[in-house]
Amino acid sequence: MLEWTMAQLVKHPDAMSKVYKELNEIVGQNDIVEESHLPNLTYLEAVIKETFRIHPALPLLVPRCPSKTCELGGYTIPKGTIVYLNAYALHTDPQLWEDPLEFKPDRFLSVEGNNFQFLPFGSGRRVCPGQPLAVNTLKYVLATLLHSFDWKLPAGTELELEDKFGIVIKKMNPLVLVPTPRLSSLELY
Ligand code: HEM
Repeated sequence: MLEWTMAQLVKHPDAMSKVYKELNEIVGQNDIVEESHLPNLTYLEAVIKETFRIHPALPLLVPRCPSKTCELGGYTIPKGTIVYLNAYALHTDPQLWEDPLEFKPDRFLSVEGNNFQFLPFGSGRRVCPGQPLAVNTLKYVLATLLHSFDWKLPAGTELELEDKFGIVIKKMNPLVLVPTPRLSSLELY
């Protein structure tokens, strides 16, 4: 997820500038990122959610298997059926999202509460118990990498966002970026 988020930010310089502006305001270039800053990094959180929307790590979640025959959305699902829930299809459904294939983190600045069109960690009894740990770790590492360095593609290379098929969807080719220090003093590193 770290790689996808960095790739999307490099591809969308407007979003990258907004992240830097927020980090300058909340953390400042004379300080390092601390856990206490994380709740105030709302734009970075929107960037992370938008990345989870377009690149859900487990696009088919974990299969379900009803213990009793049940009715859902007008369909009968017999007991024992293996049911896959396609989170990627939900995340990119044009009836649920405006410009679903475009990377627009601002859309998450106004979404609140539970919302079943966005399920990167699943839902219900089998929801991912690691969600708070995963999101906070991702936010902390991203905030630190971005706050400490400017990131650019190596000269002469181009960004691509091709993915590799699997249970967990990863980038086909590793992302290679060049960091340049941006903090006020080398002692902060
Ligand atoms: C970016 C990081 C992560 C993503 C995107 C992710 C996503 C998911 C998803 C989609 C499911 C299936 C939920 C469902 O079908 O409703 C799941 C299940 C699970 N996840 Fe995560 N997860 C992440 C990190 C973690 C971490 C850090 C832990 C543990 C520390 C963890 C532990 C688990 C466990 C134990 C389950 C199975 C829950 C069950 O079946 O009852 N995950 N995760």
